[in-house]
Order: sequence, then C-alpha cells, then structure tokens
Amino acid sequence: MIPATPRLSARGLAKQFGPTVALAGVDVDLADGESLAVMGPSGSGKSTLLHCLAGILPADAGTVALDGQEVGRLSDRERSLLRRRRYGFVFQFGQLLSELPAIENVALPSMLLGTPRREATELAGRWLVSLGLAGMEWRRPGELSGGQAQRVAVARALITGPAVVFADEPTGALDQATGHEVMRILTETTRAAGASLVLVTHDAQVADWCDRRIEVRDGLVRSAEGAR
Ligand SMILES: Nc1ncnc2c1ncn2[C@@H]1O[C@H](COP(=O)(O)OP(=O)(O)OP(=O)(O)O)[C@@H](O)[C@H]1O
Repeated sequence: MIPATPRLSARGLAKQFGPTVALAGVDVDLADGESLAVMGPSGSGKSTLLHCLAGILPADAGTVALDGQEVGRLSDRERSLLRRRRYGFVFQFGQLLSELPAIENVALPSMLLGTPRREATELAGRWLVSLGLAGMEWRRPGELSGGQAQRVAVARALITGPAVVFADEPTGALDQATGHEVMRILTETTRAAGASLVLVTHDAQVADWCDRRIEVRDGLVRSAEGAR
C-alpha cells in the first residue's frame, strides 16, 4: 500500500537567532486529522518550531510541506494567503481584537476570505452557540472570562475550515479546570472539523488530550511517544 501523504511534513528544520540555536534539524510529520503535542522545557524551541511549521517564521534550513506542497517555494503573498485559508491559530492570549465583540472577532477571518459580512456573522453566531457561548455574542473580550475568551479564539480559528490548527500554550493563562475544558473543546471541535492540530505545551496533562506527542530539547526532537 502506498503510504498517505502527511498533512504537514517538516524535514531538517533549523533556525538560529544570532548565536542561539533554536532548532537544530527537526523532522515532523502530521497525519490528516491527527493532533500532536509539542512538549519540552522553556527555551527548548517549541514556539520556534510552531512558527516555522506555520510559515510565520522562515527557517534557515529545511523544508515544510502542506499536502506535499513545499511552503518555502511560495511567494510571501501566497504564503500569507495559505495561512489565512488553510491554517487556524490559537495563542495563550491576545489574539482577539479588544474593540470588537466576540461575534465580529470570529467573523473576521471569514470576511477576510471574502465571505459577505452578514453570512460571516451568521456563521460566527452558530460557532459561538455550538461552543457554549450563546448570549455572549456581543460581549467584548474584556467582558469575557479567560476560558470564554479562549472558546471564542477556538471558534475564530475554525470558522474558515482550516486544514491545520496551531495552538501555542492555549491554556497557559487559565486555571487547571478551565484549561481542561478549553482543551476538550479545542480537540473535539478540531477533530469534528476534520483539521489536524499542532499544540505547544509544557503541561503533560494538556498534552494528554492529543493523539501523539513529541519532546523538543535543545532544538531537537529527543523522543516521540503515543499519548494513548
Ligand atoms: N526572536 C527571537 N530573538 C532571539 N532569540 C529568540 C527569539 N525567539 C526565540 N529565541 C530563542 O530561541 C530559543 C528557543 O525559543 P522558543 O521560544 O522556541 O522556546 P520555547 O520552548 O517555546 O520556550 P517557552 O516554553 O519558554 O515559550 C530560546 O533560547 C529563545 O531565547
């Protein structure tokens, strides 16, 4: 049988910041619909790996391919379009625009892809209801709890139907119980939407929500194990 092309595939990723080696040659494969936790101590290169995989940061060496297509060969414009169309992002905090209500924060990525405002707003409203935020649609981020704001961020990441969701410490600013609730919603909805997930965390219990985990140390993948 011919093995399926990985959804996302990185080979030999290397990145240096001045004298600091952040990535020293990393290979990663992410299957269609798979969730992968990237673990490791502070400063080991986890966020740099996520940024290189997502095409936010150019690697010094190595390749990243989405569905077999090398992202490094694209122009800056094509790469930013690809990020908008095919990727969703959830960060620790700060990704929501503070002056816009939740529903408009969620609708925005869809509108940026050309969906008319009314349609995008209706779709955003459905996402918010399905993530348990009925009645909170018109609250601004400052009027939401940390866990509610992260659920808005999950809706915002998924509204465009991405192939891959990248999440960098999405529970880092939450207490344990709220963090687990956000992880349940993030993994369930990502899976239901048919997207793959790359999650950076230093918390083993958070990583347990993913299908598989890798451990980054000193810019290298040191070990890989199934989380289940
Ligand atoms: N923009 C930058 N300029 C200079 N050095 C950087 C930059 N970004 C990352 N680094 C360095 O690269 C190394 C890897 O950083 P990275 O943020 O990827 O680690 P991390 O594992 O995500 O850490 P943490 O868990 O603390 O967020 C660190 O030594 C960091 O100081």
